[in-house]
Amino acid sequence: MLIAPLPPDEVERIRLLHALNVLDSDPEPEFDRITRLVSHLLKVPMALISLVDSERQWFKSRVGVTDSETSRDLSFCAHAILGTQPMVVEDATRDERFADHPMVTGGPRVRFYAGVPIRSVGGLALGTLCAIDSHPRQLSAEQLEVLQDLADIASKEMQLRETVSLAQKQLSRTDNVLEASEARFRAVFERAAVGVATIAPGGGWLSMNDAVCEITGYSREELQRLTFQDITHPDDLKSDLKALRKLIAGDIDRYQIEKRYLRKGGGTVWVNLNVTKKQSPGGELEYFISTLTDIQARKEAEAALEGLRLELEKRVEERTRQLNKRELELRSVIENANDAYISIDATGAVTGWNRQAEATFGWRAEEALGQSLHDLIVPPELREAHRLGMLHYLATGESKVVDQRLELPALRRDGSSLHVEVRIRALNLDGQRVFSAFLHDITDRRKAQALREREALMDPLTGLLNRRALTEMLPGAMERAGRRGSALAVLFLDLDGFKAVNDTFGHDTGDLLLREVAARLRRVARGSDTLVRLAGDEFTVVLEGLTSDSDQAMKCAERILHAITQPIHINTHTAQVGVSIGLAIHEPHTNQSADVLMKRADSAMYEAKHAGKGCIRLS
Ligand SMILES: Nc1nc2c(ncn2[C@@H]2O[C@H](COP(=O)(O)OP(=O)(O)OP(=O)(O)O)[C@@H](O)[C@H]2O)c(=O)[nH]1
Repeated sequence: MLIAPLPPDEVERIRLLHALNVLDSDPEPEFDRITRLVSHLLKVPMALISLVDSERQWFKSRVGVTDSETSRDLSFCAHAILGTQPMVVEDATRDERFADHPMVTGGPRVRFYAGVPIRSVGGLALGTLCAIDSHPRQLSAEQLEVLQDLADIASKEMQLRETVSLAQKQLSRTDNVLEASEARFRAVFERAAVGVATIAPGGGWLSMNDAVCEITGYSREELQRLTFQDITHPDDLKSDLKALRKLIAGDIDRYQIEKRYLRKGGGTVWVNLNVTKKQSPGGELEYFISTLTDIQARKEAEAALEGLRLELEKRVEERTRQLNKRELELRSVIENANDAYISIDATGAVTGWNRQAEATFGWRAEEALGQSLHDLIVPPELREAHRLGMLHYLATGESKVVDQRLELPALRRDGSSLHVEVRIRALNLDGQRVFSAFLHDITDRRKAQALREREALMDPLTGLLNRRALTEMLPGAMERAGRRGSALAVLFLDLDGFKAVNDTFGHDTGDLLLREVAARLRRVARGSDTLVRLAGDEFTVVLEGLTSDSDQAMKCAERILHAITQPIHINTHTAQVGVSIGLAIHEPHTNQSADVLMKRADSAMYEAKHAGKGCIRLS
């Protein structure tokens, strides 16, 4: 007996056969009708629809056979499914494949076999429709055709099941896909960070994810008993409903608003709401789909920011008001200041010029503003230094004048000069250097001071210099003489008999006499001589630029002696005094102090007194 080999498409064939769910199934009239027809038309006692399983052949329909299946190894059909043509065995005893087959040698003593494959849609041979006889026989062409036709019908029946099974499988696969898709959607819906909800056309909450519950504070069940109108903040409801009406009318596909929900248990929550609608295929509104995002934190931040902005604006406003007020005050202070106020920019152009500046310098503000300060008030000899000083300061930040109290000469519009006391300030305004200064006209003060200084060194009665002046000038004069290599002489004069004038004519006359003595000294003296009234009736004359010997000084002393001893007419009186003169010479390059020189002259004068007065003594 020859066991049929496996067909090349065996695996696929078996998979399909099992998938059809036809093995071990109940008898079906469609197939039974076919086997009955085979038996009847071919006049065979046995007819089968045999399905060749991996280990067996199972009979879907059978006529004249009691067993429902046999081993595949014993299967004639296992051979029949290998070919493309019907397999006809006219006498099994003469066929080497089956001659010793137990079903041939034993019951049911098979002699004749004719099998036509039953094929799937894709051409796989699932089994056969076969006719079996226990007598050898031949099939006419017509009979074979009948068998073929009936096998085709069986194939069609089987293919119908195949199609149904495939459809079912696809359907189930589609169901699976849908289920998976639904599950995915659910998961997304549930876990979405944004709230997602469906809302009935009337506003009732239909379904919603956890996020909606979290945002509103209501549970699912609670929400499902409410409408969105119930929990919308009254102030936001109108705009929401307006947009919703447009959505229903089809004017818009969706809308987005920011609104507040009333949370369960009090309080509100801001959400960003997006609403679309779901329509039936017939165009009827089924429900709305709302997505909502919690923007409470953002709104709070915005509100806080807005509050901050308003506060800031208020403060800036207040500050500006204060600054404006302050500026007005400052302007007024500057404008009405007793001192001239001038400001200039880095180019030296005038940017500020108050009323007192007008009065001090003679230029009106409108004339001065924009002009170069140099041209207006700086004396020509100082302009270059002024310009260079400013450039140096701008380049290095160093200055000898900025922030110092200075006394400077200046010019008026009419060309007259004045002295001003000034403190220059350098400011940085918006990255620009600005110099400002208050200038005080100190011309009068300086004059008064000069007068005071002069007076401090002057003898008020005679107008000659006083002792203090001599003390201050003598060391300088000696030093000068030393430098020039010339000699200097000090003449110490003390009037003789002056007391008697006082006593005789009175003190006032004595004063007048002293003034006359001074006048005579002035007449006799050269321009370079210094005339001093030391005290009472004592005078000193300092002679500079002398040659080393004492002749010149002696001659001068003699001229003085002569001049003073001339009678002096005072009012109606005539008085006469003498003078004793001590002379001391200061030689250049000698190391002698002014004090010593004075003492020498003083001593010489005393010698003259002792010698009888009215004479000159040389130290
Ligand atoms: N009128 C007047 N008299 C003065 C002034 N200062 C000093 N005397 C007087 O000058 C006199 C100076 O005195 P003496 O030097 O002794 O007078 P004298 O008569 O010149 O004496 P001998 O120097 O010794 O010749 C004193 O009587 C002082 O009162 C002054 O400013 N005006």
